[in-house]
Amino acid sequence: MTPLVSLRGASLKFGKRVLWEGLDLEINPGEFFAVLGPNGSGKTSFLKVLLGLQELHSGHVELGGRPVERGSRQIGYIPQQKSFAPDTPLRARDLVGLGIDGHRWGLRLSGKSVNRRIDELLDLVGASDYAKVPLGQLSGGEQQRLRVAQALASEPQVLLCDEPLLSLDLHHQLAVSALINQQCHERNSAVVFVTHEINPVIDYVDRVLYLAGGQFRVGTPEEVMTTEVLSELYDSHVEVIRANGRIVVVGLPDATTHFHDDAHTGSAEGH
Ligand SMILES: Nc1ncnc2c1ncn2[C@@H]1O[C@H](COP(=O)(O)OP(=O)(O)OP(=O)(O)O)[C@@H](O)[C@H]1O
Repeated sequence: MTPLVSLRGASLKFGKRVLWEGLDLEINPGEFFAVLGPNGSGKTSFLKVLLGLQELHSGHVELGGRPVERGSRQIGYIPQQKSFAPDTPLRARDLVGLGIDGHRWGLRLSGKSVNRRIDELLDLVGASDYAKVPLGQLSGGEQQRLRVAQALASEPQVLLCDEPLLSLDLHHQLAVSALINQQCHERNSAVVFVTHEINPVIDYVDRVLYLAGGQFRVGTPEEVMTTEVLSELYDSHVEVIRANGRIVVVGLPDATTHFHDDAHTGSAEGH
């Protein structure tokens, strides 16, 4: 199987600050890949590398067997939530429509098929009721559901999601995670899902990249989300408890980001 995402010997540093070093990783079609870690550990930076917006300090990154490039049509992207300005006049359905034909230099594809697809996507994220409302008048969660619909519109081969469940209520968290999982397993996309909280997607996740303190671990949730592995990553005793199919991490250090001046390279497991 040709991987959709491939990193070899990848490192990212800002000045003396090491986010990760020596990362070798392949993400395959149909894989739901979660990126976890505390604030400032480099989760968003990891997505930026895949989007071609952040150069690696060293190593190589490829998407679909080719060097990454900005604006790739292979990629769907749900950015970390920022609200639209209150006076944004674009309507909900226009935003979703941009995901379908927005790449055609402003020439909208007319026709029933586009409208049908927009209606279908709005329905999938439960946004049909506010299809014609200007974006600026919608709540944070309502706007977020539209970003999900927009990113899914082009049925991307690689779907990059930066905390897509933030500000969604439980019902919509479940609906949106199921939708992203559908894109992954039914359409065979690779999903890279950045999150602070693995539980809402625990049933879907195939593998995890856990970033902390300039180190990382890669593997299945069973391999990575353990007392031993997380205690080592945080350089402090952390207890991982499993109950009713959920994972609870107890005793995370107060300072969410640790600096390891002598940062060791994390070992890649689970390949
Ligand atoms: N262009 C840049 N120049 C210098 N430092 C940067 C740059 N981009 C990111 N950083 C730093 O790298 C670290 C990782 O940032 P990033 O946004 O990737 O973290 P994150 O894991 O997504 O955090 P959060 O959970 O808070 O969203 C941060 O400390 C950030 O300040």
